[in-house]
Amino acid sequence: MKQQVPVSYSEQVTVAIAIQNLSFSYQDRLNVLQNIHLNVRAGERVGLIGPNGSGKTTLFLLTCGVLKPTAGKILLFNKPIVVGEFRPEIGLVFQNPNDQLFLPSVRDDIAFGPENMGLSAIEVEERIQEAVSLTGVQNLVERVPHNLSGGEKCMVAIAGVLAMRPQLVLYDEPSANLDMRSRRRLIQFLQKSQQTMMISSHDLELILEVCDRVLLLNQGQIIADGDPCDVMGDQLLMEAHGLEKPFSLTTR
Ligand SMILES: Nc1ncnc2c1ncn2[C@@H]1O[C@H](COP(=O)(O)OP(=O)(O)OP(=O)(O)O)[C@@H](O)[C@H]1O
Repeated sequence: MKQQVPVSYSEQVTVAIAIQNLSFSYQDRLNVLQNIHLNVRAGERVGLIGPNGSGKTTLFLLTCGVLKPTAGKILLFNKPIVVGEFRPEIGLVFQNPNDQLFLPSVRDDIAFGPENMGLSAIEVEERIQEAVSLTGVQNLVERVPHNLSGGEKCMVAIAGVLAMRPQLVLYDEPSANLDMRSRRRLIQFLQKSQQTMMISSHDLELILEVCDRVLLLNQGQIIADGDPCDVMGDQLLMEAHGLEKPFSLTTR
């Protein structure tokens, strides 16, 4: 299993996320994350697995600057995260697309980010066209987001994030509620994506197909960090943390 190695000075430019001594408590729920150390290099595709309530979403909200760490710090492309500061280089795709889609049309929802970056109307339109083409939702642009199917909403929510041209995308449970065909489309999309990514998911087969590294989080601590086949193929480790070895690894 890979060990997390300290990042040397010469490597620092390639580090997308550097998390140091991170701890977090909610007001009424203490020690949700405890002393997390993590480096994600640019270009990595990192899966984040762990049982319900292990702290995956909380880690994403801290990484995006939505929540303030109780202790420790987070650097994004070598610059500290400041709570509430807009950082277009990072995008978060929410677990529930309904939390992200709230405007009268898909076009408006996708334009929302670029417009708030102060781009001109022409640049906003370019961003919309690019994002809908990457996600394959060209035919949905004039639709009302509220009326879309779960799979359609998922891809539109991703388009809204990509329209900001983030270098790093955090996907929180992207395959939840998708049927087989939509899930397959999502996997193919993620495999082709160019950005550095972290994907939190209970869909371990998706992680196996998309990610080159996986983190196992439990009770707010990183229990394992390594090659997805090695970590998820370890039945004892998986079962000790409330997870199952994925079916496709059962013959290993
Ligand atoms: N706003 C909040 N206030 C208080 N406690 C919270 C809040 N949000 C989450 N928690 C608690 O923090 C812990 C971690 O929650 P989190 O949503 O980060 O876990 P998760 O690993 O993403 O879970 P799941 O797999 O179920 O989505 C849980 O015990 C949860 O109840």
